[in-house]
Amino acid sequence: MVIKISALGSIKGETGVPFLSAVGPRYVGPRCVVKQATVKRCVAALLLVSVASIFYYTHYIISSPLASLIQRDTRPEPAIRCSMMRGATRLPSAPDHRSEARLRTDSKVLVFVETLYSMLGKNIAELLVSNRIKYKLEVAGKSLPVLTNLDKGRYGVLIFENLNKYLQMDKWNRELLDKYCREYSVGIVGFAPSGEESLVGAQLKGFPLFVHTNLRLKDAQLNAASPILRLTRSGETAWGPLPGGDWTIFQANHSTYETLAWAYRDSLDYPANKSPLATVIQDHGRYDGIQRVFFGGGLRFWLHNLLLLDSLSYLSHGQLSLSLNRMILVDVDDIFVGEKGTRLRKNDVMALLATQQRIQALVPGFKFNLGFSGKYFHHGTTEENLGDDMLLENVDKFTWFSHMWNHQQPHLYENVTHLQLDMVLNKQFAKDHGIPTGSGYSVSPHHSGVYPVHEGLYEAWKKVWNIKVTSTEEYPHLRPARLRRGFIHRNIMVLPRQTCGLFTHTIFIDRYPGGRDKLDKSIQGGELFQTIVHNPINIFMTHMSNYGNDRLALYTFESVIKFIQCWTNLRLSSAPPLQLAEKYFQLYPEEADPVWGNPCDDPRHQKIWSRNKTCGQLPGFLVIGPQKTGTTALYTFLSIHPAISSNLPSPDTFEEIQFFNGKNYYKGLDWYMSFFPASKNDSSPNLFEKSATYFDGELVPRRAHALLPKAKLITILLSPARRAYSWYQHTRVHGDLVANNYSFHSVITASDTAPKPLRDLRNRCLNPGKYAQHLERWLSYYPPQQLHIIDGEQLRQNPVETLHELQRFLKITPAFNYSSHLRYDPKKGFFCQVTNEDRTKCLGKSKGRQYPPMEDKSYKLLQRYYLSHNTALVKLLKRLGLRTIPQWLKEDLTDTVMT
Ligand SMILES: Nc1ncnc2c1ncn2[C@@H]1O[C@H](COP(=O)(O)OS(=O)(=O)O)[C@@H](OP(=O)(O)O)[C@H]1O
Repeated sequence: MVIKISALGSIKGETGVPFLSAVGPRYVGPRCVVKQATVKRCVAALLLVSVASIFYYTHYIISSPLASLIQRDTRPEPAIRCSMMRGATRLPSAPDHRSEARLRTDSKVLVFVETLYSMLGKNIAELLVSNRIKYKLEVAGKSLPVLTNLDKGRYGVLIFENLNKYLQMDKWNRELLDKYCREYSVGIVGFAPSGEESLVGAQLKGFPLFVHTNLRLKDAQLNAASPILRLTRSGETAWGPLPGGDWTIFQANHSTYETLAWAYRDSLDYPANKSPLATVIQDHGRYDGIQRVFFGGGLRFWLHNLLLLDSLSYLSHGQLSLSLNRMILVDVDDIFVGEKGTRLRKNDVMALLATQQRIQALVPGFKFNLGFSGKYFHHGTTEENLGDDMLLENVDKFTWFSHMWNHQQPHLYENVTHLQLDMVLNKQFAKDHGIPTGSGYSVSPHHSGVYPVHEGLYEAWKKVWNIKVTSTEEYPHLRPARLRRGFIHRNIMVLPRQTCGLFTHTIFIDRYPGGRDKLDKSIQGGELFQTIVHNPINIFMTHMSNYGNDRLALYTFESVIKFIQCWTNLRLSSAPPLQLAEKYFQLYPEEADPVWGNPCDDPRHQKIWSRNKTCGQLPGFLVIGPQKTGTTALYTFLSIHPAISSNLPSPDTFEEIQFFNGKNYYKGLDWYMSFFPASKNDSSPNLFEKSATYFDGELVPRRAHALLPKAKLITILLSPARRAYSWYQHTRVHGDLVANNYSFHSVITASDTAPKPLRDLRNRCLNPGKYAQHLERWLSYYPPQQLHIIDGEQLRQNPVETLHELQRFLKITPAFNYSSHLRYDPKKGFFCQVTNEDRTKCLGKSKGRQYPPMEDKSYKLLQRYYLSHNTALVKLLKRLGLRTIPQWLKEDLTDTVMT
């Protein structure tokens, strides 16, 4: 039965019988006629019915199952204004910008900005980040940064946010910069700022080039002959006004210039002015030996983003050329989950198949990837259930992935067996309905359990589904989208998902947030289009509801793919998730290693984190070492404190967890937190852990900061020479064969041609003592106020004072009086803990060992070895405001000077 909406807003079937009467407000019209009431009363009653019907329609019908029965004529059709779609051909391949010159510079861009906060500078930086192009920001007008490194240029292209800053540079710097550009064949990009309107062209200082500013323009086009165009495809017109009324155009008076893009005057005053005006112009370098590209507008115009990427590629001689391959996967999540009225009917499934076929012609290998929660199969209206059936009839036309059986969030399962049982139900559903189960891909409802990691999910996925790939928008955070990254955990590859602007509730085009214009802008050069331009691998998440009703997802993806084809030379393709993941980590191998952030720093993450976990289970301060400086004594003395608690011991490494360095990091956050007693509070400033190997671990400061940015850090320093000797003795006692075969002196003097095990031992022995170098690394992540340095000699000789100072740094009140809890034990030769029975309880025999003193020649040699490091340490300590330089440091340095 076709349902029509009557002029008054009530709904009638084909028979003309009011459809609403059974369920809507009482229909009183006919009674009015029967009773022969006055015309006035009749009109009033009819009016009332009409109003009630309109109200009912707008408030109930649209969101009811009936909505799906109503023919909507608002459904958008993909229509891109593109000559190529009308038969114009695509160039077979884009030019290769690579030349030998690219080898003379690093693949990095130097961006001169007006200020660190200026808008265009920010846009440029964002574009570079989105494309993972390395860059350095420099405020123009200050002295130039170092441009070369040995015989290589540090930057492949220079960008001036404001061209005038380049033109008005002081003579000395300008000459230096131009010389660098000529010597290393480095090109310059400059953005002309908007200024006063100048109808008579103003000459660009020093160049045979003139500008007009503050113009309104329309209908942009590209020069098909330009050698710069690589990513960008020419031959089309971006119809309509260009954004902003402050465009600059260029007029050249020399053969060195070639127009890259032009547009037309958009002004009622100039109706007949049809001459193209150059908006982006290339300087081939025939005038002064430097290649440049000048932009007459900022990055507000979408096409300029592409032209800037192409300019970087061209001017860097291919060093900054991006791959032209783009892979696209569209996940259709919850294919059987949805309210009645939002689900797919047969027609929708047919449209899905038809669109898929059309997209396949443009994107080889493309198949919609359907995610299912079996429990909700056949939960729609009769027509929608037929839609479900039709999906299954075409099961092999799509790829499939498993969701949770009941769409439950995995982080809510504390018991992994229950989680597995739910997954088994979904798997059984798949088998019963002929849905393939071997894709190795799954997506978790609301990203739950993927990141922040819920170990149970990874375990259950592996066991039940043999999952190898998943995707999320949450790592490291939802926003900004350009910073989303991938990682690998427990051999499951987690890919970043991209944003497409469609959500579960975007069902009708007229209700699209911001209106249809906004969606079309996103498709036609805006966010969605740029996302595909910037990301070699795109996984978009959509929902079943986006494919019913107005079928917005079909419209969106077909349109954006056509727009990409129209305006770029990108080669689109698709592949199953496992292949995408392998490709992703081939492209970005450095991302494989995760960096665990703190779920409490992000309210979204907290929402999808198990309620059994709290940030109170993370330490407030870390004792970071280095080894053999007295860290165990400090750990033990801190543990006496009634207000301070440490981690639980590890079965392998005793009091140390050693999480941030080495393999334990890959065990994940749940593993780390299992060492800390659960606390109801959200922060435990007096909870700590000490792992002496943290100090010199290359990756440790970055990892520690990502998880514990507010943590305080405590380090103990003593003579690096004596520390190295203590470490050597410790290693011998632990049965290290090399240490037992070689004397200390042989170890520290081992040359680079010595056997590898000996070299390794030498490095492990000596490297931690390069204190300044390691501390600088920590300080590149943590502010100095969070770092407390303990003099190891003071800890040994006067631990009471050391601990009182430490309590002040940690702001622990009331302070605990250590003087009655620590006492010097002459037999041990160290301070020890005082027991309740007034005896001393000292550290075990492995701390404060007896061994012969270090040979003088070794000490002298180490003093020389550490001279530069110790000198740097003095400087660093002074910079940090330390009033007294430790005695051992003075001695290490003085003795060296005397020898
Ligand atoms: N109170 C007290 N008791 C015992 N030992 C003390 C104490 N204070 C400092 N020290 C010094 O600590 C050195 C061991 O350092 P660590 O605990 O950091 O070693 S480890 O890295 O954890 O193995 C240890 O080194 P060795 O003397 O070489 O054994 C001691 O010199």
